[in-house]
Amino acid sequence: TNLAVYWGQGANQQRLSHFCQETSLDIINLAFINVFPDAVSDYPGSNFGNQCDGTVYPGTELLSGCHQIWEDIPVCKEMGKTVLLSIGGETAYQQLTSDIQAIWFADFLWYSFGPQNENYTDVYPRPFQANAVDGFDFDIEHDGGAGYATMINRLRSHFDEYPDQQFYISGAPQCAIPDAQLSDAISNASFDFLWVQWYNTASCSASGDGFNYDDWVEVIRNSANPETKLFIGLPASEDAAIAGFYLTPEEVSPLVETYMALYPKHFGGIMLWEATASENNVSPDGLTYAEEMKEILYS
Ligand SMILES: CNC(=O)NC(=N)Nc1ccccc1
Repeated sequence: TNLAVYWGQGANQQRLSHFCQETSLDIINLAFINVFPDAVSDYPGSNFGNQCDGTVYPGTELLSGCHQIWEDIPVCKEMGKTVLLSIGGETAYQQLTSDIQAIWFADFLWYSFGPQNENYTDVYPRPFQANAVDGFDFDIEHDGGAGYATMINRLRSHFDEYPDQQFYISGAPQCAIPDAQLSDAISNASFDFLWVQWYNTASCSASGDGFNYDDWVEVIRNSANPETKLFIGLPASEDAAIAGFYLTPEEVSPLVETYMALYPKHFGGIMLWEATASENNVSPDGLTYAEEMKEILYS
């Protein structure tokens, strides 16, 4: 089973290579492409916190100077990490208003952040230069709906052009079912991983008594991809979520053991929000929260 973390929005965060050298982490979601293209041929925008050099492609909000990221992705690949580019986030200016826009957005992401294709280098920018991400994550926190299935299916049609390479689609729905933003996409497009945000929603969070992992397994069984791996999403420290939703490693352990045993086929692992919060949350025995989670997954 795998440990996934979000990286890119942490306070005074360390560069990507620091986290890619951590053996506890398997999947790293680069957060975020937080501005959606308004129309066809428009560029999306990005934000990676304290990283990058502040320059953007002229007339856009797409960062063009993310040297730490383009320098560090090779380290992540050498260390066997899966690196996904996350779309959305809390403060995203995001809305898919039409299928044509969804298809444009998918094409833009693929040709700009996917495998470099010399036929397109003069048309699309390469914000991470020659580096290719391993797929795309959808952290859609508002204005969701039908366009996302179109966008994901378009991305998958591009994945099919590289049959000998593995690319992934993941999503971070809220725990209340049906998720307002992604339920349509989950029904009509194939996700490889769903890391449910089992925090910030009192009725179903892992810290309360409404934890609904079983119900989410049912959602997956009835979805476009019954093989989707279901991850338990958790805050990596007290202050990484709204108060009251943090679980100590001692509280996480029985939860993971129960559901890993109940649903061995579906249980994918744990997702943490987010990398820097984990780094700053060191247990009495000197382990970061991510390392504590990895121990639980392998206990
Ligand atoms: C996968 N995305 C998130 O987990 N976003 C997230 N946790 N945003 C946030 C919400 C409330 C307080 C702090 C962060």
